Amino acid sequence: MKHLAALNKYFIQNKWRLILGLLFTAISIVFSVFQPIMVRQIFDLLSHNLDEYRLLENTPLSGIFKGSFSQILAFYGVSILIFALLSGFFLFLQRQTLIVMSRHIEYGLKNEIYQHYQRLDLNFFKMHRTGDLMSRITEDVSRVRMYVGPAIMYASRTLFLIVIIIYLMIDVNPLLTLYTLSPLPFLAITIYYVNRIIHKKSERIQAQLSGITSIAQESYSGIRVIKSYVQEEASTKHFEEASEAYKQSSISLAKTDALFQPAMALMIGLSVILTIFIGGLQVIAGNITVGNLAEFVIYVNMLMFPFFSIGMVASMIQRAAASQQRINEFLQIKPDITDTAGAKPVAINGEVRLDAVTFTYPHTGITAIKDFNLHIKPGEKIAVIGRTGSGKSTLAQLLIRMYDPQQGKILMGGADIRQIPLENLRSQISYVPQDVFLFSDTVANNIRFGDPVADLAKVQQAARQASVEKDILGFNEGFETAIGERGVTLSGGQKQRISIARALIKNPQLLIFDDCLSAVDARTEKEIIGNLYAYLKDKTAIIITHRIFALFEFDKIIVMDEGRIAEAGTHEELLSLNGYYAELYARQQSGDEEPLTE
Ligand SMILES: Nc1ncnc2c1ncn2[C@@H]1O[C@H](COP(=O)(O)OP(=O)(O)OP(=O)(O)O)[C@@H](O)[C@H]1O
Repeated sequence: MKHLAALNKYFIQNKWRLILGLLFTAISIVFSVFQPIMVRQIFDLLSHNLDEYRLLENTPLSGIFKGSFSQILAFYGVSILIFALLSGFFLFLQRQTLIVMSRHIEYGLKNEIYQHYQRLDLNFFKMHRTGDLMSRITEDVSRVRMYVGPAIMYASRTLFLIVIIIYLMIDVNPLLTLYTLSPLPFLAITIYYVNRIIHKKSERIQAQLSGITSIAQESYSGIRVIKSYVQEEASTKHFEEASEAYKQSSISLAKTDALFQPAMALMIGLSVILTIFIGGLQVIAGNITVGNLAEFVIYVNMLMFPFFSIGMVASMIQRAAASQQRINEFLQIKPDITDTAGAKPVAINGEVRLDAVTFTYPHTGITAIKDFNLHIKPGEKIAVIGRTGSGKSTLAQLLIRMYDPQQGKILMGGADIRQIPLENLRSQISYVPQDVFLFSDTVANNIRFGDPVADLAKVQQAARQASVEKDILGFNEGFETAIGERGVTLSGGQKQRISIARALIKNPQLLIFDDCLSAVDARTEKEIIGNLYAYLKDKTAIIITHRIFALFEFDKIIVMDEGRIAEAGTHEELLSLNGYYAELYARQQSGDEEPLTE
């Protein structure tokens, strides 16, 4: 329950809805209890006056008696109807306030979680599965909503009804009240347990359903592999097995559901029988009137749903508390990479300095960068090469402060990057990642991601500089072509170049390209580099690559090995060293690039 306290701030934000909702609930209930009271009065009126009526039968007075009786009955009928309408109206207002409040809280909570996800470090995303992140923002929030809306609505209704009705019942006859109410707690407990069973079964069905969906999804995506390996039958069998398990669970849930309603009816029936039996005896004994008995029967029926909802509300709250606990777990994680106190914006001029930087990935303990020193002057073009796993991408990640080094420091424009506000730092660096990601949007908007206010001319220019304009113009709708999820309609090289265009449109002083030309052919590569050369003229560029760009005049080439600089210098200097670089160059010249991807 303590986990749900995190939601109190939302209740405070929505206090007027909550207060009004509770008020409407109370008013609606007050109107609803007039019905049994009036029924009692009708019954008593009839039973008291029926003997007199029989005496007057066949006399001229009988007509007058009948007429006034009918008028009284009509009056009660209309009154009951009016009270029912009033009660219904306030019930409507109750839902309009409490359920609307729950939707506002759901909206607020979803946004809070989403914003928090946005602030968290890469590490967090590496350590948690996407499915888990998704389910906390969707399913868990839905369960929490059941607490802040329906559970509060039912609980308040139940509380008001039980208090008012039990008060009225005790006022008539305490003993009969005790007998009548005795089966109801069992009803509440039964509902609680049955609800839990139903919930567990539904959860299993839900999990099986998502299993079936992913089997189907995977087989559609991998249909070529399935067909070429003639595995259609095995794939169908796999699906059938999952479907069969789902069917069995669904049938089992249907059985429990089917038992639920009759069991409820039985409990209600028992209470009514008990009321009539004990109440009948009380009427004979002269302790209560026939009207009281009729009133009691209605009270018992009115109490059924509240008692039924006690069990329901209890399990709703239990589930919401478990979900909120899961949500709180994430909300309480603090990002490690944040703005430090006193951080001041700095104009990044392209100068980068790494001073004895050592970095170890926290959750794997792999030291990817070791005692690393480097000085890049404004406007320099640096190539970083090295074997897979030598730490090249990690170096790029450190520069944009996705991680902070454990030792040493990184300076830009003379300031330690930990002393620069994150937004200020990242907005002045363009980073093209190794694994391209394009959003499900148009080509133009994907490029515009680097500069949201850029006009079409600017977008076209960036595309031209990234040598992808011709490809884009070849699409049916040009720059307005929609890209599917993860850019499925584009080739790997096209995606890479759109991603480069996105970086260029930002027009920063410092650009980092992380092996982002791997999917283009040699001719396109040549063209891109030619275009980039002009674009990068006064800018600082760090190009991480597997290949040596003979065309590009790098100011410095850094060869990395196990997180350290193994060799550094210009193309000529490195060749004369006759080390790793020279060997790599020789291999590339002969067309054999294998050693690089060992
Ligand atoms: N997110 C991460 N968490 C933990 N360890 C990582 C992570 N990313 C990389 N590593 C490890 O750090 C080391 C350096 O990896 P990095 O990706 O920087 O190499 P790289 O030179 O860029 O390789 P490639 O050329 O294949 O991209 C490797 O041993 C790798 O396993």
